Formats: sequence, structure tokens, C-alpha cells
Amino acid sequence: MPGYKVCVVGGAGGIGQPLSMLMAMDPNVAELCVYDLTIAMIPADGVAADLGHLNKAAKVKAYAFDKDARAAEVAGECLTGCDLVLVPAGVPRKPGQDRAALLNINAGIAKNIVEACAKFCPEAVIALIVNPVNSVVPAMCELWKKAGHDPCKIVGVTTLDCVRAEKFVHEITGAPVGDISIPVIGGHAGTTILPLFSQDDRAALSASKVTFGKKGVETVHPLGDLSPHEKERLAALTPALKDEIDAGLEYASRNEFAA
Ligand SMILES: NC(=O)C1=CN([C@@H]2O[C@H](COP(=O)(O)OP(=O)(O)OC[C@H]3O[C@@H](n4cnc5c(N)ncnc54)[C@H](O)[C@@H]3O)[C@@H](O)[C@H]2O)C=CC1
Ligand SMILES: O=C([O-])CC(=O)C(=O)O
Repeated sequence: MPGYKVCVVGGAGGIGQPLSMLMAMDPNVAELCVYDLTIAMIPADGVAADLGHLNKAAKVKAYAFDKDARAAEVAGECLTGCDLVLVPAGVPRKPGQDRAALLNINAGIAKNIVEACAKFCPEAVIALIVNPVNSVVPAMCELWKKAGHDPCKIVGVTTLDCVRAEKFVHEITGAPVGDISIPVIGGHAGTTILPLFSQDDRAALSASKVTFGKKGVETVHPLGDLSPHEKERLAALTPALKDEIDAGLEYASRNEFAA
């Protein structure tokens, strides 16, 4: 087994806890860091203690930092040597709010963490779950590039959209869930989420249009054939997606990692 070191930042939160459990159960993971704030509703220490009792190989450790601390100053032990940093740290939206409203606060949280990754684990793949994914990912990629690092290491996580599309198709068609494979393109926000139902090949393949390798994203695959309806939806969503990417780039133009 490869024996990877993984950190889940926001690891005591709603997404972070089950994600940390999945990581602790993965035989590829030798070391798991559950990183959160000292003010977190559930203490990182408790999450790590419970996960550390799973009869799995991963060694689990907790890190909790003050909300005003700079990760680049305090998170050295936690991040050094990480192969993968998963980031569900951030504020979730409230009913009626859209994901874009979270940009300023969550980009600040992501920047604090990604800046520390640039210092302590610049070779790690950094997977951003924090919303709005469509803006936070381009923002962090730009800042990462400005700091001289390879932007193929920064990815957004939207697997949830594939999982949902596959479940809905299963519920409607009754086809076995394991046989359904629906790629989803367009990003992770309201109308920009475009499931390509026409490409369901019933072939239990990964729904992803991206191939990962040691360097992060190694191949971005073409979209393949789209049905007329999908082409129409893609044309309609592109301006919204572009605006969200531009909002991220605009954030990056006003900010940089602290020296
Ligand atoms: N990409 C996707 O598919 C999805 C993204 N999300 C996004 O993930 C984020 C987290 O959602 P939930 O887990 O439901 O929220 P939550 O509030 O339950 O958990 C967030 C955790 O992040 C921690 N945190 C906040 N600031 C931090 C910082 N500076 N450093 C370290 N930890 C920090 C909090 O203490 C908390 O434990 C939200 O932005 C949400 O919109 C949620 C679901 C799916
Ligand atoms: O809806 C949200 O705010 C959280 C999220 O991204 C999702 O569940 O798809």
C-alpha cells in the first residue's frame, strides 16, 4: 500500500466528519490529520479519537487552531508531508442563499489554508470542496500559480453531482446503481450543473472527465457527444459559469499569499 498522508481541513464539520471517516477507512491512507478550529461545534480531538479506534491502519491525529491564526504559521506539523489535502472548511449557505454569496468569506478561509499548503506541502493535491467551488477553485489556482506552483494540483470536488445524477436515474429507471455512469460538467452551482444523461454507457466507469496522476490533473478529456438538449443547456449555462470563474479571478487579482 502507498501509505499516503491526508489532511481534512474542516474535518470536524458536516462534510468533514464523514469524509474523514472515509479517509480513515481507506487502506491507502497511513496517516490522517483532522484539522479544524478550536471554536468548532464538534472538537477535532473527539473526531480523531473516534476515528482512531476504527480497526484500520490509518493513524489519526487532531489539530485545532484559533480562528484568527495564520495556517502558514501554525499548521506546519499537520500539513508537512501531505499527499492530499481535502478542504471542506468554510461556511455553508443558509436557506434562500445561493452559493455565490459565500465567496468573500470562504475564499478568505481557503486562501489561509492554500497559502499554508504552498509553504508546507507544495507537492500535495489540494481538493477544494468549499463553496462556491466555481469561483474558489479559479481563485486559488491563480494564487497558487502566482506563487510559482503547478495549478494542476488544485482541483474542485463535485463528485456529489455525479452521485446524485446516478441515484436519480436509478430511482426512475430501476437500473442497478453500479451500472449507471453519468458524467456531470459545467461546475457546481445551480444552473451550471449539467448532467450528460446521453452519455450514460451503463459501463460502471468513473463519471469523471478528468484523469488524475501523480501530478494532480493529468488529462482533461473532451466533453464527447452532447444531445441537442445538452448543447442548448451548455450554451445557456456558459455565461453564468464564466461570471463565477471571473469572480474568482477577480478575487485573485486583489489578493496574494502573504510572504
Ligand atoms: N462541493 C460540494 O459538493 C459541497 C460543498 N459544500 C461546502 O462545504 C463547506 C462546508 O460545509 P459543511 O461541512 O456543511 O459546513 P460545517 O459548518 O458543518 O463545517 C465546516 C467546518 O469548517 C470549519 N472551519 C471554518 N473555518 C475554518 C478555518 N479557517 N480553518 C479550518 N476549519 C475551518 C468549521 O469549524 C466547521 O467544522 C461549505 O462551504 C459548503 O457549502 C457542502 C456540500 C457539498
Ligand atoms: O447546496 C449546498 O450549499 C451544498 C452543496 O454544494 C450541495 O449540497 O450541492
